[in-house]
Parts: sequence; C-alpha cells; structure tokens
Amino acid sequence: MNPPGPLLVIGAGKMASALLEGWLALGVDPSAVFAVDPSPAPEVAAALEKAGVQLNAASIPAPSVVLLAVKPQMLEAARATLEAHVGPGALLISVLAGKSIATLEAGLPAGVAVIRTMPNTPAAVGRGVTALIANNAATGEQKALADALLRAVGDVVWLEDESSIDALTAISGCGPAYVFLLAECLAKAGMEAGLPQGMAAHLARATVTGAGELLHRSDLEPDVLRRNVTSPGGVTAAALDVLMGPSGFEPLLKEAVERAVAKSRELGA
Ligand SMILES: NC(=O)C1=CN([C@@H]2O[C@H](COP(=O)(O)OP(=O)(O)OC[C@H]3O[C@@H](n4cnc5c(N)ncnc54)[C@H](O)[C@@H]3O)[C@@H](O)[C@H]2O)C=CC1
Ligand SMILES: O=C(O)[C@@H]1CCC=N1
Repeated sequence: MNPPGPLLVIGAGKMASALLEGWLALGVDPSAVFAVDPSPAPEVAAALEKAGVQLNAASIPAPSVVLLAVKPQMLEAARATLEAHVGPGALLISVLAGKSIATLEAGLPAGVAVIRTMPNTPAAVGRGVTALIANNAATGEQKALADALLRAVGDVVWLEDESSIDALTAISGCGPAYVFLLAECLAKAGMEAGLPQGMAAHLARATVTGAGELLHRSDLEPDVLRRNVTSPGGVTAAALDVLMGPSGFEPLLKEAVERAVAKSRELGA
C-alpha cells in the first residue's frame, strides 16, 4: 500500500486528516508523507507533527501521489502548488466535491494520471466508502494503488460514468453528517422528554452507533431490522407514524439530497 515515492497532501483539513489517520495507522511510512497547508487547524498540525509527517517543508521531493483535499472553492488558489508538484509521472487523487476530471487536468502536464474520488470521514476509523473514477492516462498500477489506499480505509466503488458522482456525493460523501444530525436530534428530543442532558447524549450516541453496527453486521435489510423493533400497536409504531408520515424522513431526505446534488453540480460549473 505504500506509494512507490513520496505522498504529498495539498490541503490538510478534515477529509485529508481522516484519510491520513487511516493510512498511517495501517503502516504508510510517515517520513515519506508531506503536507502543504497555509493555515492548518492547530490540532491537525499537532497530529501531523506527532505522526512524523512534514508540514510545509521547505523542500518537497517529487511525489508519486498527490492527494488534493482543499475546498472546491480553493482549487484555483491551490493551482500553483498543484502545478509545482504534479509531475508527468505522478498520480493526482482529488477528493474535491463537484470538480470534474477535465477541470482538475487543466494546467497539468498532458497525460498526467488523475483519479477523482468521493470519500467520507468514517475513513478515519477504517469504515469509509469511496467512489473513484480515473482518467484515461491512469495506468493499471496507479489505479491499483488508489484502490489499495482507499480500500485500506473502507469500502471502494469504481464508477464508469463521472456524472453519477453528484448523486453519490449527496448520499455517501455527505451522509455521515445526516447520521450525526440524527444523533444530535435524538439527544435533544430525549432532553425534551425529561432525560438529563448527559444521559440523553449518551443514549443517542450508543443507539446510533449500535444500530449502525447491527446494520453493518446483519444480513437483513434495513426495513426488516426496523420491523424487528416495531411491535404492532406499540411504542415504536407511535413514533414511526410521525417519521414515516407525509412530512417524515422520506420526503425530507429526498429534498435534502436533491439540494445536495444541485449544490455539487453548481460547485463544478
Ligand atoms: N469533510 C468531508 O466529509 C468530505 C470532504 N470532501 C472534500 O474534501 C475537501 C476538503 O474538505 P474538508 O477537509 O472538509 O475541508 P477543510 O476546510 O477541513 O480542509 C481544507 C484545508 O485546505 C487548506 N487550504 C486552503 N487553501 C489551500 C491552499 N491554497 N493550499 C493548500 N491548502 C489549502 C485549508 O487551510 C484547510 O486546512 C473538499 O473539497 C470537500 O469537497 C469529500 C468528501 C467528504
Ligand atoms: O460538504 C461538502 O461539500 C463535502 C462534500 C461531501 C462532504 N463534504
């Protein structure tokens, strides 16, 4: 899984940190990892230093892999760094929402390998899911390396058609935020139902993670697992009447996902 040469991260933020955390834990050599970030969060800078990754080194050897992880809106500002470090034999792996392979290729040497990906932050604990799509210049070895790097931090899905990445971003890229919001709302509802704050937060967290783990390990479909909780005429059914009603989860998530897809397309325009 170690790249054949140095690995450079441009933009050491939350997504890059999640990937790096997973890679370093699995044995990527930190002395071959470099990061460039003009204003890293202090906790990220401290974690990189502790791990032995060189942040903003004065001189960076030619990387074999460049992970681009700035905000999509910062792509143009990061172009100079990108162009300085992505040589003809390098592989560029981008995690930027919305930014197409053609946009990423602009300004880089002709024939540079580019792999556009959409990971998610559970990669930090080896439970991410990442979609990948490569340009024609990427070799079999480079695709295998990207596959190994992303597979090391979770599941991977290779795409045939780049246009599907906007919908995919709205589901798996953003999805962890929807689940964390569920935990937040469940805790607040618990407090409003009379539980002390700490207990409500604890119960919500344990319930969301426990249900996630059950879904992960079980062969049963989510609707079967839901029915297994729901006694006819019972307590869960009373709650599901609301959550599965006309203003419940389904129409709400449909609208949220539609907006996320539209935003992903807008970022790429
Ligand atoms: N956070 C997430 O769950 C996911 C994020 N992504 C993508 O990852 C990318 C980064 O997102 P986050 O990590 O959440 O953002 P972030 O804001 O945590 O990280 C971005 C980092 O880029 C740095 N930066 C800004 N300008 C730079 C430049 N010119 N050169 C080098 N570094 C520069 C910032 O200082 C910051 O540390 C985005 O493009 C996003 O679409 C993709 C999937 C999931
Ligand atoms: O919010 C964003 O734009 C990025 C893309 C997927 C998750 N975070």
